[in-house]
Amino acid sequence: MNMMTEYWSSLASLLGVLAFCQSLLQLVFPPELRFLCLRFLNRLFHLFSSYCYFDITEIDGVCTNELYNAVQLYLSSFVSNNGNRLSLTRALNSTATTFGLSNNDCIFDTFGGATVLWEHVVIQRQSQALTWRPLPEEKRGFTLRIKKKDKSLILHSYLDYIMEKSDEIRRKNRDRLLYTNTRGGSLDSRGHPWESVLFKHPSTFDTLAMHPVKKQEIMDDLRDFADGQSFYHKTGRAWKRGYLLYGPPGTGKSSMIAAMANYLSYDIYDLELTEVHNNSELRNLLMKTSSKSIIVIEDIDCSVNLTNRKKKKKNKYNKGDYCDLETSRGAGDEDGGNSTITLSGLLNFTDGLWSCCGSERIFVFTTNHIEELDPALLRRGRMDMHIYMSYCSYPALQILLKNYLGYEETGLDSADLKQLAEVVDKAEMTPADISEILIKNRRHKHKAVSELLEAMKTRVERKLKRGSLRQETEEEKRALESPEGGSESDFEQSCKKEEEIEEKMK
Ligand SMILES: Nc1ncnc2c1ncn2[C@@H]1O[C@H](COP(=O)(O)OP(=O)(O)OP(=O)(O)O)[C@@H](O)[C@H]1O
Ligand SMILES: [Mg+2]
Repeated sequence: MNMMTEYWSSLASLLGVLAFCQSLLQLVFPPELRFLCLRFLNRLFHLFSSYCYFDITEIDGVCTNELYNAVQLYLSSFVSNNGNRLSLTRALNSTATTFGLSNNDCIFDTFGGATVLWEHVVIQRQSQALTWRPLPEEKRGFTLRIKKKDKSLILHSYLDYIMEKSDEIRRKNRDRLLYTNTRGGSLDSRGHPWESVLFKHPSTFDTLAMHPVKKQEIMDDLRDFADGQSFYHKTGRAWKRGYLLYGPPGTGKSSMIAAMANYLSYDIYDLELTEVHNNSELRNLLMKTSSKSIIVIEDIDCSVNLTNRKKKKKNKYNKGDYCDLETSRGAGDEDGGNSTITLSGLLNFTDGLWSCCGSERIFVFTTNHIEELDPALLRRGRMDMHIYMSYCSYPALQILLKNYLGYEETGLDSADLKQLAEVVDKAEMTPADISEILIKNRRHKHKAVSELLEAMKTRVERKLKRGSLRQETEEEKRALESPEGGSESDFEQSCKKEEEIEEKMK
């Protein structure tokens, strides 16, 4: 029932009893006195009513009322299922449509066991006097009706809950942002050290090929983290979590980060360590990240010398020149000083006192070589979850076949399936390798599967050959080491042979 109608009809019935008196009042008393009488009757009505009412107007004086916007968004989350007549809106840069309660419509909600009623009240504004800020023609607001007995129990927590929920909806409706630290640590026109672009990565946990059990475990962990404010508070822990993604190139580490961001509706801060000059700059960058975000350092083993803090390190995946930078800036200053970035600076970044400023942040480091990382960086509490992104397994392959070719398990030839299941683990192909074959042949499903099988079998054969060759070499080596061993030149030859094959494999 319309709440305002209910309210006014009750008032009218009360007034009906006094109608005669009122007409007498009109005749006898001046308008001011009549107004006072009406106010008195209104108070009388509220005194005997079992409800209390709260008005949340769109504009509070001259300022926009944040609570009004929050209620509007909050109601939009469930109004689409219940309402018959709804208002629809879509914000700038948004890809989602928002449902809203139509003018003068009502909806019930429950919170903490209490039922409340919301009414969207829209009335025409009377002609405005000249103001410096013209107001909208319509006066909008929400009226919240709560039972008097529930008021003290739920009102504050309910409004806090609405603010929280609306923030979440706003973030979901808005497109994600991908931030990166500006080149050479310079600040942008607003003094920010981060530059941002719209983040529209299509990777989700549905498209990610990995074992479903492992995937579910990660999703649950992320959800627990996002919903864990009170838990972290209760246990005295900073509300942050670290994930280390490691594995060969092309196994989906970057895709996983995008899926995490899309799953939680978090922004991403992609930290390029080679552009950070010293520990205090690193700390400053951290301070300028917002909560509900994922801070990513990709290829952590290549970005900065973390295993041996004094020696310059080189490895075959080295993608940055940080070590040179560090040397030229006076490496060896283990404590960080002012002129370089160190492991302890990075540890403080993820785990020190400063890391708790701002909350609900996830740190993700990726590496191809976990064995090259300093154990201090890997310890639990810093990197809480170590996730191995493996070569494609059979359950992961099924996901790729479904996503790329539209194959459900039943749609594939059972003989092909059996063969795929047999060779997929031995082939050690990355999801990136497999998806390339599937994309290339996506119009010809059978060809895609047969080509994939062929590629896998070839890899297995090569691996077997390589394995047996290695075994031969080792045998020869052993023979060499034994007193009656073979000649040195034979051993050298087999080494060369092995190197040649490895070269071809690359
Ligand atoms: N597990 C996966 N599920 C779905 N697609 C994947 C997966 N792994 C890789 N891919 C595909 O391969 C491409 C490369 O993957 P991605 O960049 O995530 O790999 P990576 O592990 O980050 O590699 P690198 O170590 O070289 O950074 C992606 O575009 C994605 O389409
Ligand atoms: Mg990557």
